Amino acid sequence: MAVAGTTIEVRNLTKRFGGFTAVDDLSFHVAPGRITGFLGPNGAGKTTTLRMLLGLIGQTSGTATIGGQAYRDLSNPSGTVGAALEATNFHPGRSGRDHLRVIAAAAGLPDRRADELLELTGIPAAARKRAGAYSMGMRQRLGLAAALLGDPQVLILDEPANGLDPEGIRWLRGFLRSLADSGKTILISSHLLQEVETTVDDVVIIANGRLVREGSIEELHGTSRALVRTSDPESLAGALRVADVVARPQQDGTLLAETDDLRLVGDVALRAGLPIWQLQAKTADLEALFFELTEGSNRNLGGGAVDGAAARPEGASA
Ligand SMILES: Nc1ncnc2c1ncn2[C@@H]1O[C@H](COP(=O)(O)OP(=O)(O)OP(=O)(O)O)[C@@H](O)[C@H]1O
Repeated sequence: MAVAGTTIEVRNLTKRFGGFTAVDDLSFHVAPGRITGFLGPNGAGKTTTLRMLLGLIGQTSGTATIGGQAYRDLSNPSGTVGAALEATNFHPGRSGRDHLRVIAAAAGLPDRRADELLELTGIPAAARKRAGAYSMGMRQRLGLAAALLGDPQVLILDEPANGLDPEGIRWLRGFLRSLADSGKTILISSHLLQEVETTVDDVVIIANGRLVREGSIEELHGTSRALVRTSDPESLAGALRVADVVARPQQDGTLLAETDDLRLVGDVALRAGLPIWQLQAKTADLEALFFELTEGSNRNLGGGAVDGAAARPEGASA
């Protein structure tokens, strides 16, 4: 269902650092009211793309727009887009509250927004504590609080789950879901599909700076199949074939049937007089799929065609 709101559009976006192409003719879009995972192995070009989207670095060619406008042309940037690119860039001697107040003041927002956001992100007790003493999880929450100060329509988070414990990840999932439900556009990057698998609605997967897959997480899972354990897999496969279902015995003694209709499989087995010891839906192994899609493309490990580290200019940061 289409939701009224602000869309992110990336069109033929390219970024070259010298002779090295970090982002290569990349196009995708991010819909409002949904959480989109921006995924790819280390060095795939995620951060570089987000930095171009936020106007922190210029692109070599192509466009990246938020609600149809480049970041630098937004009339009310902090009310349109909030971003947390790194969880570590806080003044270590400043308290969490002061950190937020400084950002709020720069954006023309009242001081009370700082306390509201500390409350909302679950770190009110950390308000007076120096940010330098924060745990990684608290820094992530403070980064999120800073991104949300202006109540933006669009939220862009780079590896937000990094450093969070399972409870923190659970909290983040619920928090982002409630923001998406209120119509916000949410883009989160991760180098681990598993980490965001249960959080995101859509995925944009890149490798070597190029798009390899864009779609909903359901599409990525594909149609589920039926995994059956029975006394005679070959016989059941034959009986299923008569019912127009292709089924293949597996090495572990199970049978994998190309259907999501578990009831049909059970009925066919009953008619064939075969016992069902196990019957369950089996979806695609996303971890394996992600690896397949992005295989051998971790340029930071020298697996790709070009070694990114070698192409990096002196003193440049990733
Ligand atoms: N300023 C720069 N100069 C040269 N190369 C750069 C620069 N910034 C990034 N790169 C290179 O561009 C490639 C993409 O980097 P980027 O940080 O965008 O990847 P990423 O997908 O965010 O990876 P990670 O998951 O490790 O953060 C890497 O090979 C990186 O070394």
